Amino acid sequence: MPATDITELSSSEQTFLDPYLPSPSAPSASGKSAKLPFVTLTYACSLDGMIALAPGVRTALSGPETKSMTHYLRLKHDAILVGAGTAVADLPSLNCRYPGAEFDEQPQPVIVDPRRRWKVEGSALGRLAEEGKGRQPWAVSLGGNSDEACKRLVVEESEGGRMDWETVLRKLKAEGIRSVMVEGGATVINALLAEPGLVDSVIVTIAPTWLGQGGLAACPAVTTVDGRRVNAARLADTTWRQFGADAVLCGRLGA
Ligand SMILES: NC(=O)C1=CN([C@@H]2O[C@H](COP(=O)(O)OP(=O)(O)OC[C@H]3O[C@@H](n4cnc5c(N)ncnc54)[C@H](O)[C@@H]3O)[C@@H](O)[C@H]2O)C=CC1
Ligand SMILES: Nc1nc(O)c(N)c(N[C@@H]2O[C@H](COP(=O)(O)O)[C@@H](O)[C@H]2O)n1
Repeated sequence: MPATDITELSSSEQTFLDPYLPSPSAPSASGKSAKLPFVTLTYACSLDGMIALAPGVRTALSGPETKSMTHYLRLKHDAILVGAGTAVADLPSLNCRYPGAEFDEQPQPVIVDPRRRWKVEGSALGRLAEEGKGRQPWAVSLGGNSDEACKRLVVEESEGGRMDWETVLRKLKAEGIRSVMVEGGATVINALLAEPGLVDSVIVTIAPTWLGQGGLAACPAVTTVDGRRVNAARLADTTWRQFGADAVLCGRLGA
């Protein structure tokens, strides 16, 4: 891989992150089936909880140190998953540019794209795969199309025309994916924050900036118990560390 602005993490930064990453010693979400991959939910947000200036606007929040952290995380997972909204808006690379990363260590890019909104043709993902700098992407869709230059994992439609997250993750595990780094966007993050049984770790970069009103928030849906509103999600087993100007919060979804 060519040189990039991504630098190696220090050993103490790695030690900080490693308990939240897939490994034989890292526990899975309690009661999780062996048919599911280890799932790390990770994203960058502002002090007002926004992940983008507006829907569909690619917004740099991570500083150089947390960007390097993202590539360390990519190195540690079998797959990176984003929603079609992110794939269309951000034109992402979704490869691992960590120093020394070999092709064999590249994560499998996965786009959750029920209605085939995103096209591999003309995408950065497709180009990088052709150049040997990343793997050929997969899409998870409600219907297949064998003519495309993109492998499609087909899942059944569930209520409201959506795909059930457990089904999507089981499908990936059946394809040999043992760990998935979920990077976004808002729709995907907000859905998975409400699925503590599926998510093993959460790693959030908090940038010292406010994006302002009209931004796109990482904010799960309202949750009620017995008709009364309760917190939508909470992290347990938390730990914090500064990476450059940003704070990084690691935890596990739970009580
Ligand atoms: N700051 C950060 O760390 C990140 C920011 N972003 C930002 O997020 C924004 C994109 O967010 P969104 O528009 O919410 O798009 P998204 O990336 O969450 O994708 C939403 C789309 O994915 C599909 N999808 C997701 N879950 C589904 C399900 N359960 N069943 C069926 N289809 C499903 C649907 O097509 C849906 O329209 C962009 O502005 C991007 O820049 C994206 C990733 C990380
Ligand atoms: N960690 C993080 N910090 C930010 O500030 C971001 N905007 C994102 N976005 C995610 O990273 C993807 C871009 O990846 P490439 O550099 O193109 O490989 C983007 O699509 C979001 O998933 N992440």
